[in-house]
Amino acid sequence: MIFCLPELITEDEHQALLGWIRSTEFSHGGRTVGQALAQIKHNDEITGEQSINQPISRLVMQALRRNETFVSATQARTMNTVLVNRYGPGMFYGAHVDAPIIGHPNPIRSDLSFTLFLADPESYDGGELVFESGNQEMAFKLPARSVICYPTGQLHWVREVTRGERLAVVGWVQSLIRDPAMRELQYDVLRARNLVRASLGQGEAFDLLNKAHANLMRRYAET
Ligand SMILES: O=C(O)CCC(=O)C(=O)O
Ligand SMILES: [Fe+2]
Repeated sequence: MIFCLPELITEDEHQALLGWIRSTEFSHGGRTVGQALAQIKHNDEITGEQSINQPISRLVMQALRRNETFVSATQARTMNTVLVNRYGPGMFYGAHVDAPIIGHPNPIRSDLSFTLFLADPESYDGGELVFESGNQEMAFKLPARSVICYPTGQLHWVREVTRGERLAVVGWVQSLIRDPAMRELQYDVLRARNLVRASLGQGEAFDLLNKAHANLMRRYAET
């Protein structure tokens, strides 16, 4: 399941991120991946080695944690690393899947990946984040301040930027529920439970769905 979080961060938070990012040197993105991916990864990054990464990570993770859709759809257990990335004209990131284990000294299993778009989509051409879906491609270019979140095992790429500059924060989530299908099932049950509560109140139907959700979590969550 791929889902979007419109306007995840506020205007003020957006400005704070841009301020920190503008004051920081980027390095070549090929440094943070193995040799094979370095061949197809053409971007610039601010990585966890840089001290400014800490307030950036904190702001983004707090914003994700306060978003109800993110919390229920991901069942996030741990987040550890974010990267800021920048693609100018001629830059792109070819088709790949992200590493299964990410971050040190405290590695996590990457169950979900996210991109927080920071640049106005009108200000650059290209730069869509694209997914393979059956024999189709699904391309996303979200407004600034919005997030797309997707299962990390999904093949994806960033199309070449041909004008302007694409700026984003990317990161990874370890979920309490490893299996994407089970994660989606619990999210559906949780949404059904909440819809029932909104329309019928906390009666018998709510109690049953609440019990089903709790027992799905008990069965499938790994803490
Ligand atoms: O910038 C993006 O939207 C995704 C970048 C990416 O795929 C990665 O850093 O692994
Ligand atoms: Fe990626």
